[in-house]
Amino acid sequence: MGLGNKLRLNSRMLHRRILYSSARSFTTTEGHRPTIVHKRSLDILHDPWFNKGTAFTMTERDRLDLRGLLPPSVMDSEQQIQRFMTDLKRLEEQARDGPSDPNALAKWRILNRLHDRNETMYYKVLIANIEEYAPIVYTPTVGLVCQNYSGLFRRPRGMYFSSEDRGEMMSMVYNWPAEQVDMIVVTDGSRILGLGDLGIHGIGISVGKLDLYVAAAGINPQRVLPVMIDVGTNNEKLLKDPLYLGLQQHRLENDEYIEVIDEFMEAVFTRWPHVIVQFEDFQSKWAFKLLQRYRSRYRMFNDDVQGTAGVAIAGLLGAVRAQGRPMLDFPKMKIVVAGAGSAGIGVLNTARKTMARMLGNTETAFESAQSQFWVVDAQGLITEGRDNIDPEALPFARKTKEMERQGLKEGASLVEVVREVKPDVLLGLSAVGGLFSKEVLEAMKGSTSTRPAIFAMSNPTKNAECTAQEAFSILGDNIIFASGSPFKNVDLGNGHVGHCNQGNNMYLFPGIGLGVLLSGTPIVSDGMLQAAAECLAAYMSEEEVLKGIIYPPISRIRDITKRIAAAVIKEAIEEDLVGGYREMDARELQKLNEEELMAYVENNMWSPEYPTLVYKDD
Ligand SMILES: NC(=O)C1=CN([C@@H]2O[C@H](COP(=O)(O)OP(=O)(O)OC[C@H]3O[C@@H](n4cnc5c(N)ncnc54)[C@H](O)[C@@H]3O)[C@@H](O)[C@H]2O)C=CC1
Ligand SMILES: CC(=O)C(=O)O
Ligand SMILES: [Mg+2]
Repeated sequence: MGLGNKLRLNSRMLHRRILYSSARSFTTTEGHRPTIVHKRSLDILHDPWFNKGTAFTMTERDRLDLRGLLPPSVMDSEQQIQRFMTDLKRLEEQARDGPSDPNALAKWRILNRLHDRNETMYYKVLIANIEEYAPIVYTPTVGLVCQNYSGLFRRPRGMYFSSEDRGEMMSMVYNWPAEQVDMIVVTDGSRILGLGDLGIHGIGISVGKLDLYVAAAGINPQRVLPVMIDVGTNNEKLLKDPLYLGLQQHRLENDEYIEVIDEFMEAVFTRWPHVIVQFEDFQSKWAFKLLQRYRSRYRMFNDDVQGTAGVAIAGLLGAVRAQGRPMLDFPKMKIVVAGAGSAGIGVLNTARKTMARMLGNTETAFESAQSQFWVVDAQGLITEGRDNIDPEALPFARKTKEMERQGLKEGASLVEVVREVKPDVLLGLSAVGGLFSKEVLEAMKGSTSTRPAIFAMSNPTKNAECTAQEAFSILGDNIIFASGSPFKNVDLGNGHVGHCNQGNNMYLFPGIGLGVLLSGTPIVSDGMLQAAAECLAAYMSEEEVLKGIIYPPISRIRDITKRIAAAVIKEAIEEDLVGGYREMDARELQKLNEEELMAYVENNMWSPEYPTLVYKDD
């Protein structure tokens, strides 16, 4: 086509567009005649001409299949602009105020915009630069994102089920455009990282975790679904904020709460019977109950309770090996745990089980294992002398008499416990930044271990029990250090470097999810979680652990995830729970040898490559 023709065509198109847009503005300013649209659901939200975002009224949301695709609160356009402007003005403050990378939030915005525009390119960038960008799309920056979510919210991602949707969930789940969903990460926003109740803003954590599912486990991004269940919030600041996007009511409690979660589970498993649901960042009081309620009925697991436990066990076994001792010496380790919530108790239960198994799995083995732990929570050392002890913590409450002999009593402080116990390991899952104070770390100098270990596992960075710099500068380089959010290695001078490990459940949950998906198991068993943890523990070479490197660098996350998935499938085969996946039926799967199994996993991992597209009329 000649240049003249092209220009004429372009000017005709422009003319048509002007006509069309003036027709639109005429109808909208008139206010009575509706604008006819030929699209619904996400298509309308992604169309800048028709999208109103949070301003869609509830009747419009129902008419246009939008229910659940937006946060439940309806805003008028004034409020929308106010929210946008507040956020825009805050950018400068955040740039000074953010986590260790002052530009973290700006980087998140740029990545998020790319995510909205072009998923293939987004995941290509993320996978190729995972070390640099995991701290942006995941902890610590995702914490900051959740804290500012109402301001950052542009385009919805995922689904919102709220207590206002009771009775509607079974139908609204069909508003999600994907025919198949493999992985859901759901939160109720009640305990986001160590940041507490963030209400609807918690959806950011579901999005961040699923980013890792795609990047690390190769789950197809068209088959993931981030979910926020909005049952209200007890965060007073959000309850008073006129720009908050969630329900402005206190959290539902008791049966009312369970009924909402039940309805959600029934709805998603009815539409996608093979989906896997990862529960994320539910406050402890619900985390355990919901896990018990659903784990034998649905393909689900709780990442904070079960994923964290596996990662901690792998790290603890690494810490034993780092002393030049065999893993079987694990039951001799004295471990002080600060924090008895969903994560702390999850770790304690699994660590006790692992020790007991190593000791022969008898009743005495269990008792002996139990005596290796001292648990300190917000009220201090937990002993049997405590009133109203949390039933989950009860098995770890120390005997009063025994503690007296050790010079400790109910409620003893962390520093007192560390001084008296002289533990091999000090592990924090307390969400209290700086809990491992100078005094506590000084007390760790008395550890009877040849190489004490400090696990400051709380997230995000500002909630870490101590920084790497603090641990190494007080205790020297002969320690093992791991933290939930990443720290840079510490230069200790004289060529000595303190190695920082990232002890985060991101090393396990993607592999667990992928293994469960590809095995077709109907449940996630303890054996599968154990197999995943053992696989992670065995991943590091002797040479690496002796250097204090107990977790792989995140650049190897796709490889470790593949191996963990294979270990989970193997365990599913052993437990006779495989159901197969797509054209691989259960019998075929059972016949695969080690190498074939690994190839099967690898071949089913999605990679970000552009497919060839062909247009076909309906
Ligand atoms: N690194 C990782 O992979 C993971 C880290 N976490 C982190 O663990 C932290 C806790 O999570 P949850 O157990 O679900 O929270 P939670 O709120 O249920 O539990 C916190 C526990 O810490 C205790 N605590 C509070 N103040 C304390 C103090 N001064 N001294 C000792 N204990 C104290 C509380 O009594 C409670 O037992 C969060 O920061 C979260 O980000 C959670 C899951 C995975
Ligand atoms: C890592 C994680 O799951 C948490 O901090 O809650
Ligand atoms: Mg979590």
